[in-house]
Amino acid sequence: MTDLGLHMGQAMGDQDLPGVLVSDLEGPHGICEDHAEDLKRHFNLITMQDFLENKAQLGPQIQAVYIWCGRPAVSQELLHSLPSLKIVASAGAGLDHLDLGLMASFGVKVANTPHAVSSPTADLGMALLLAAARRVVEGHQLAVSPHTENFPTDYMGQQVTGATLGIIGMGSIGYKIAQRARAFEMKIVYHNRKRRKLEEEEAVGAIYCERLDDLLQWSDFVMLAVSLTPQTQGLIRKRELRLMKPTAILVNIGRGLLVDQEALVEALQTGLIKAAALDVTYPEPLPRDHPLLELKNVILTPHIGSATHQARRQMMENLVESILASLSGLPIPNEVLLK
Ligand SMILES: O=CC(=O)O
Repeated sequence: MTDLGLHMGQAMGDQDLPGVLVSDLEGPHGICEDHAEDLKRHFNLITMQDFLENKAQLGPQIQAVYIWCGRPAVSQELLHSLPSLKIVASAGAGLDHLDLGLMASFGVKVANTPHAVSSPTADLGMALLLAAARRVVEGHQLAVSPHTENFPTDYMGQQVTGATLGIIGMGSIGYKIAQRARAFEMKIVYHNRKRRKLEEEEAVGAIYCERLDDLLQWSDFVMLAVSLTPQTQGLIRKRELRLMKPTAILVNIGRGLLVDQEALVEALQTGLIKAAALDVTYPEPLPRDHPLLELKNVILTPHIGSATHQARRQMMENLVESILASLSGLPIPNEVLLK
């Protein structure tokens, strides 16, 4: 935590601390419970429920919104009730839950925590890739089942070593995936809006694919690590799935809406592609009767890319630093530049 942060938190009484709106202090939609004490050293935390019960008094006290796991939502109506708001500080890398144009129109700054999430999310991407390739979940289910025949030959998987990995989205998460994949001796191709510097490509042995179609045709594994924007929504549809190899595995650690889920279900059911491993879907969680839940060639995790104790703590600390800097008129770490 910054010196600035410690100074402000220690020097003021609770009631004088800047008001920060959070969704809740506990429960599934709250902030991490063990972060509340740290946050309270710096801020007067106001929950959404308290705010809604007493908007007139609490609204003007709120100088920052602290978004954790996408909550609270920041609507135009909310912005109108927060006349002193300076910053919306959002945990995570993705910004698809925020209307950045709206924030800009209210003169509100935005910050996120891209650095804290990149390594754990890349780790999870590799975990999903390996698990799907080697059918780890099916293997676990077999190993704990009542069957005594434990070494069936029909649990063969895809070899990772030497296979071609296509990374879509070569930001900090995509690049960290490439670094990890290199240790598995994978051939790496990538597609990105902007080509990376030559030395960065060489450091991980990645080859730039200007055409997404080429990447899809060449890859044994396709990893989606791209942000969700109007341009990337539905990036993988029936046509793109058709271009993939029948042995290919799709891993999505970006956002569910990058993929046309109906087309994916059909591709998995008909053997157009081999398997999928998804940390993200739409909606989240999926309805309990969703066909993705029935398929053996699918591994699902509940959007846990950044869910390590270390990353979550770093995210919280980064948000505190950004909020304190904005309230002091200092340059804001991890500020998202609004157009
Ligand atoms: O989903 C997680 C993130 O946006 O970092």
